[in-house]
Amino acid sequence: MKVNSADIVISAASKKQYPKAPIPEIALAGRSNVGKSSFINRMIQRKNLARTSSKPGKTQTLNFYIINDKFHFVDVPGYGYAKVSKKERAKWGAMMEEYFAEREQVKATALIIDIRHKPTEDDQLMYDYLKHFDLPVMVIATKLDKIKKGQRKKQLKMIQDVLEMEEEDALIPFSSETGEGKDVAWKTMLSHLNL
Ligand SMILES: Nc1nc2c(ncn2[C@@H]2O[C@H](COP(=O)(O)OP(=O)(O)OP(=O)(O)O)[C@@H](O)[C@H]2O)c(=O)[nH]1
Ligand SMILES: [Mg+2]
Repeated sequence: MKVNSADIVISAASKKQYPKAPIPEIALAGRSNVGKSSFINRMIQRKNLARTSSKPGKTQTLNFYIINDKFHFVDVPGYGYAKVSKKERAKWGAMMEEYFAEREQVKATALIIDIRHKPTEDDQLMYDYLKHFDLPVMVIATKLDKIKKGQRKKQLKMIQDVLEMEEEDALIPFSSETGEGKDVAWKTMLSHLNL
């Protein structure tokens, strides 16, 4: 996929602000600081369009990006960061619910997890939550550059088992650092987007 244009449309705090263009969307999900924004940047080959940080909790709103005037990427705030108040957590939950329950044009989600670790309880809940909305979930096992080649197969099998992934969902090893997995991720995304 050749990316000719990529721009932020809006950082939306609520539904009223979502873009009106009736184009298909891929939403991201994943633990705070796992590499969601880095995934977007690597896919579109832009160093810092989606803002990244070594500190968790950088993304706090739903950030809509438009790619080639054809589809949106939606970067969402991460979960599982311990230093979050109960009130903030409730706000996060309401934001997710408002988006996933009502947004018609979301075609699939990319659940970003860390290939080095067993998916957390939150990751497992998120996978089930997304399946509850009948969404295809591409599981992106990122930070592939951080493990040895010989560990890959075992880690992928473990992730698939722990999440109890459905047959139709793709599990894609990926690195935002090296770009490995990018072509497979694009192929899978484009098929969900019908592009
Ligand atoms: N080595 C390596 N580091 C990565 C990779 N992906 C992300 N990182 C690093 O992980 C940190 C967090 O990345 P972000 O993309 O900001 O994570 P996020 O999930 O958007 O974080 P929040 O917006 O806070 O939820 C940054 O320091 C990135 O450079 C990867 O594939 N390999
Ligand atoms: Mg982010």
